[in-house]
Amino acid sequence: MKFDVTPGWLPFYANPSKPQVVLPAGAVDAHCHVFGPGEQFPYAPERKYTPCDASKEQLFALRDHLGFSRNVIVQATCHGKDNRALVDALESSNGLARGVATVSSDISEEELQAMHKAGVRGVRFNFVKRLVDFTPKEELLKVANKIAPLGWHIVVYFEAQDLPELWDFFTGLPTTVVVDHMGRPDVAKPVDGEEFSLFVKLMEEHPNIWSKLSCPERLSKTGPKALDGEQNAYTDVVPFARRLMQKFPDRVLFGTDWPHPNLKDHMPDDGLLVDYIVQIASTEKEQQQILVDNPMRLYWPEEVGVTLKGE
Ligand SMILES: O=C(O)/C=C(\CC(=O)C(=O)O)C(=O)O
Repeated sequence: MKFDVTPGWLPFYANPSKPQVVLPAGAVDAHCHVFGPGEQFPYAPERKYTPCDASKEQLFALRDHLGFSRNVIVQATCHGKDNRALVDALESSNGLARGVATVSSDISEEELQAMHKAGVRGVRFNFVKRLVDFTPKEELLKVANKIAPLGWHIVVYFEAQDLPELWDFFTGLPTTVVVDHMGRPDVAKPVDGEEFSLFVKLMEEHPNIWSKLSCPERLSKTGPKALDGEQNAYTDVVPFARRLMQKFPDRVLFGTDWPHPNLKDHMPDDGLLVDYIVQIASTEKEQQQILVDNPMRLYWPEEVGVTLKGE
């Protein structure tokens, strides 16, 4: 099927620069997507946007160019609950990609097992209203209880103003919970203010809750943008990410979010986005934790001697 991209869609950055930072051996890009190609893997009828295609080949080439070793591919809402593009990418990765799927509560044990075999290790619950229609919490809980025995975790995507309402649901989940993009704080507000303090409290009180320190390009209000060789991009986001890195060094992840769906202002140079990492993980030890040790524990536990619940 032929698809027309959403008007105004920004294509991902062509020919990104080579990062100046050399990533630690085995670094994991723990949040990225594949889109289509639509002709092979059609976008979901219920989607709220139609992206430009972003194939597994392009993702793996970017991985190598940027100096990452592995990817965690996250199901995006434009593919709905049809995980075929994701599973195809995982199966083509020679074990170097693992995935986070989106499933409905009537998924069968066989389907879950097949996804596990392909490399899926989590499901994503999306609460961002511009991206998805509402799903009742009981449905999500059913999914949570089905995937928990596999040792999978739950990735949640929401906006900071919705955390109070979602608090009880998140804290009642039976698995590790990974929050996308630091719970999308408003970075014009103070890092010690009420809004971000609530998120810090969530992680303080619940040791099963992790966070991705990703998407400065989405959260930043004042830049500077990761363009034209900028080595100190998105400085307004740094204090937020730095706070979580320092407080929870063994529960943070980072991902490029390539191909950066729905950005309206600019498309970052992914090489410079990788250079951003040293602003939030300033020591070799922190870089090792956020880029290697933490994602390996969560996504390739068998390689680092961790046993997943249920295995
Ligand atoms: O890619 C991201 O993490 C962010 C997205 C898209 C998304 O999550 C989705 O479509 O599922 C966004 O804020 O538009």
